[in-house]
Amino acid sequence: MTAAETVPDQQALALIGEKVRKRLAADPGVYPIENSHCELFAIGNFLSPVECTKLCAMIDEVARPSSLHELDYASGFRTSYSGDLDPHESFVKGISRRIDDLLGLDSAIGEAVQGQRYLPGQQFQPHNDWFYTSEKYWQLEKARGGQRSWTAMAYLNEVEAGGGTHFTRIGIEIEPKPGVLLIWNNALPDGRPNEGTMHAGMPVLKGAKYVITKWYRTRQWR
Ligand SMILES: O=C(O)CCC(=O)C(=O)O
Ligand SMILES: [Fe+2]
Repeated sequence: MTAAETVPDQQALALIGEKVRKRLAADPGVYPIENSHCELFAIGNFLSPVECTKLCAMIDEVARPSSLHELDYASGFRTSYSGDLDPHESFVKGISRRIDDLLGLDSAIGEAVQGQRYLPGQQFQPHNDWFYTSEKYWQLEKARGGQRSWTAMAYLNEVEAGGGTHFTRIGIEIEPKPGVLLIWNNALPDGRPNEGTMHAGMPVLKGAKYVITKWYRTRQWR
């Protein structure tokens, strides 16, 4: 942290925010979801139906109970099953690179693409994707690439009922549509963490819900 920074990685978050903002503004395929809380965008048909089906099958292979730093599966906070997709597998690598390219970010700051599956009753309660820098786990994450900047999340299947992504501060719920990629900046333009990004994976009521998520840091992720 430099003297000018009030929060860890603030300057880096502001720079990454600006870089991605410019890139997205120049891309006619990117649809801004207008709101007064955070930078949120959607891209339709980012993944083809064949790609979605293949990713769902891969998730079934790696999915195990999701864990979080402070609140684990047993607490009911994040009851979905999740797992990292093999970053060395060529198909996964291709999807991952397409997300990097869309955002214009260096693949080195991106985490491994994570797959997630929710069955009826499973959910991810309201949370922010950024790390709480006052928590003990931050010391580890700080050395592993620092604060999270942007999130990219794609829906992979049609959910029979439930499973929307609810941005609780904005007051909108995005309905899962296969192939749609959502992206948002977890920071404010000045680089402070944005509370307005609070979101939840609503309980699936019927069927299953599959998503992939890629989080970007501020420095090389390891
Ligand atoms: O499943 C969703 O709609 C949200 C997932 C999410 O918030 C996350 O993976 O960080
Ligand atoms: Fe999230």
